[in-house]
Amino acid sequence: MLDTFEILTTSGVVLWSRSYAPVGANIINSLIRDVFIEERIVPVEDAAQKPTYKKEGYTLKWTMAKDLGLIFVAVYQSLVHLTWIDKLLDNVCALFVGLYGEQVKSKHTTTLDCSRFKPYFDRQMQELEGATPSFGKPNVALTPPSSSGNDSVEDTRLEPPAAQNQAQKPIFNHDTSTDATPVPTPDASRPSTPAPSHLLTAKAGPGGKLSRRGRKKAAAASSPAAASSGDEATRRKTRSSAKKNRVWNEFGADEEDGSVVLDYSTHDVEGDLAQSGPALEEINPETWGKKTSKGQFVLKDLDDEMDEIIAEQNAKKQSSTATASSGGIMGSSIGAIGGLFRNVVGGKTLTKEDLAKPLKGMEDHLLKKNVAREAAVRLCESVERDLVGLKTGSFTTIESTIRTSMETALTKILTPTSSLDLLREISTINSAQHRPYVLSIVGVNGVGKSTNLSKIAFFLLQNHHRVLIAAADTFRSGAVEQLRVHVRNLKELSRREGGEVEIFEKGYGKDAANIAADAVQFAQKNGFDVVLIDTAGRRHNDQRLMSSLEKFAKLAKPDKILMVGEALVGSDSVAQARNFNGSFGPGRGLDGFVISKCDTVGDMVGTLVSMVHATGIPVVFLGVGQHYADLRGLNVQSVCRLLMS
Ligand SMILES: Nc1nc2c(ncn2[C@@H]2O[C@H](COP(=O)(O)OP(=O)(O)OP(=O)(O)O)[C@@H](O)[C@H]2O)c(=O)[nH]1
Repeated sequence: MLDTFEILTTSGVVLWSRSYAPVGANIINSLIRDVFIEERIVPVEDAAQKPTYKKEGYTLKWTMAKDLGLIFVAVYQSLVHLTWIDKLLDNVCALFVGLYGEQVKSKHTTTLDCSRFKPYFDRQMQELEGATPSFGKPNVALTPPSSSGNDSVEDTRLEPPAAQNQAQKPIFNHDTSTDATPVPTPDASRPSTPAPSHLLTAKAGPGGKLSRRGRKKAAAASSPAAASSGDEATRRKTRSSAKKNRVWNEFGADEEDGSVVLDYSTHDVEGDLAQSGPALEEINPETWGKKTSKGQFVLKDLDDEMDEIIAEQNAKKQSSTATASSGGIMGSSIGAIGGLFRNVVGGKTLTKEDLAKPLKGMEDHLLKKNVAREAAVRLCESVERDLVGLKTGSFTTIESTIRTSMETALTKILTPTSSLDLLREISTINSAQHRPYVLSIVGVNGVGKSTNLSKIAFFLLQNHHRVLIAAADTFRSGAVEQLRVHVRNLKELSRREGGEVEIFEKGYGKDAANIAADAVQFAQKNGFDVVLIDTAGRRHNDQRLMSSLEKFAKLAKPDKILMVGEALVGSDSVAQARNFNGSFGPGRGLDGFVISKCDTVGDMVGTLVSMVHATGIPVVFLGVGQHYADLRGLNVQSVCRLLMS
């Protein structure tokens, strides 16, 4: 398991970092001093291996983009043997240079904003770590095993906060001259826990004043979501600077006294919010939806916006492909299909043999778009079934015949068989059954459940609903406070809309199913229209945690259970979708998916095809960013267009 990854300049400025376990600041500082500043240690030049430096039980490997003066450093415990680190260094270097190389060249690095790099990095980690057997997880080994012996990444979350803190190490101290003051750290097993956030504060999206790109930039600057992931520019520090006693960590705490926002249940998150400066600027509803003639606010879909996203992503792909030394994730697939069919003429009856090669090409194309192999193979099989024996028109190329057939197959899979009109369902339940509509969100850890639940709440508030948000993540320290902050933001943002939002919370450690049921009762008594239930993240293959969902479904009786899945997730999406779908007991499955982080994948939107293909469950919403207004409906045609581009 990787402990830390840092990207820094040769002059010692940390441009970006990702931390999975606390590593003393002196570790990387020693590397910089010994190798780059004082040159006391001269690394062996070996083309086959990255240079290695060892310090206090850690192994540090690095690579450089010499022309840009960048150093990429990976740190892990020497006890473990990570065969993929060299590849990670190469790929991350290629990606970073591809994405930010020009800016590094032209700008002063202190103003470089690389807050969007995290998903690219995570994707590499996912692919490389996932593809390699892990020989030990040092930070996991530090935590007490669970009674069930399940994966201890989950187990740490179940420990009482005090026990967690004891098991953890001192945090970073990037002061080069003094030792770190040992203070408790965030849950090391959960690297991307977001800080309680005004994250979706739409400082960046108000009144439609800023473009999408502008909104994102502004968000990166102000969003604690970015701050939470260890990659925020505001936490850049100069390693070789003379600043004293600056303690920082992946959560962005960089106070002189080293105090860290860790357990939001004891920290005054709301106080922080109040101090965090001027409140939220309004979001222009036209940026994300429109009013119908009946006065309903309906969400936009991705149609036009997707073009913008694709153009942006493709530009990046091209630039990173140009610099990539080893085919990373960004290899462009645009135009890949076209070349496959040149030799095949129209006006003939198609045979299996004619189709074999182009369909293999189509399958590869879908895989590149992030469609899981299982789904890609099945889709190609169905196209083959449709086309064998078919006579192509004289002016119809086989390319367009296959494309049309694939588009039809994709459209068939993605088109929901029942209505997804949430607003209508709510109004039916409210008026016919005189009770609140209950919607709950489930999913693995960190996929964006709370964020997207809040976006849904914001959407409902635009429709003047009275919304109760139930904090049923009773595991993760900070989860309740995070929702509280969302509710506060939502109140602020929607105060003119006429809706109402409140939180129902009962703290930590209690049974989530009971809390959810109590929330529904409370909502009924108090005239709320909708209850949105946030649940704890759980690994889909953790039997123990998954089994509690059955009780949850029984007690809370949600009208709709939506699973949030990340667009980034790749082949694991199928297992996630199947396992969640099968965990609510007999006769009860998922009702839909929210595919989050679509903004980070460009045209590689295959995950949603994989999930729908595996389960037959429709996609209800797409998450397209970290703002409350970054929620969209699915447009099947535009998704097909993206997949076939
Ligand atoms: N770019 C992008 N980021 C998103 C999106 N949705 C959520 N996020 C980010 O993903 C991170 C995790 O979001 P959360 O909502 O806290 O995830 P969660 O699933 O509730 O996390 P747990 O409760 O720990 O399981 C945060 O940094 C969010 O800002 C999205 O659509 N696009």
